Amino acid sequence: MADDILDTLEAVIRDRRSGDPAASYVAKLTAKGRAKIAQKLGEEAVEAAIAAVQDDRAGLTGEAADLIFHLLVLLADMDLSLDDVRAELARREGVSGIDEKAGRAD
Ligand SMILES: N=c1c2ncn([C@@H]3O[C@H](COP(=O)(O)OP(=O)(O)OP(=O)(O)O)[C@@H](O)[C@H]3O)c2ncn1[C@@H]1O[C@H](COP(=O)(O)O)[C@@H](O)[C@H]1O
Repeated sequence: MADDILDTLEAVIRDRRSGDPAASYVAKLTAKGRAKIAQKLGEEAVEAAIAAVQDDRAGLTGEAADLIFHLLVLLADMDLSLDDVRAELARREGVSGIDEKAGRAD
């Protein structure tokens, strides 16, 4: 879906990974290595959690954007995509549906 912002951002991130670190944050972060990308993801997750606990809706919106952005950078570094995540979520939905039909609670 070309007009989905997440798909657009994912494509831009993949394009920038091998770019000039002086001109691109994605290229700069990627050059620092996977551990640094993962560290940034963890930091953004903590900041999002803090915003939520503080009932800061605007803050959480911004931190959620940072979190999703850094998750996309990490997924790209692992050669994974949003479609891989979508497939996993769809698989779980299917599994959940089977459980519901069997009368089991999640
Ligand atoms: N969506 C984002 C985005 N969200 C957050 N960030 C950056 O993430 C960083 C997080 O802030 P921090 O203060 O925690 O980190 P920092 O101090 O800059 O970096 P460190 O020294 O801590 O590693 C900031 O530099 C933000 O600019 C983003 N940087 C880029 N994008 C998009 O990614 C695409 C490619 O960007 P470039 O790679 O810069 O061309 C473009 O579409 C951009 O809009």
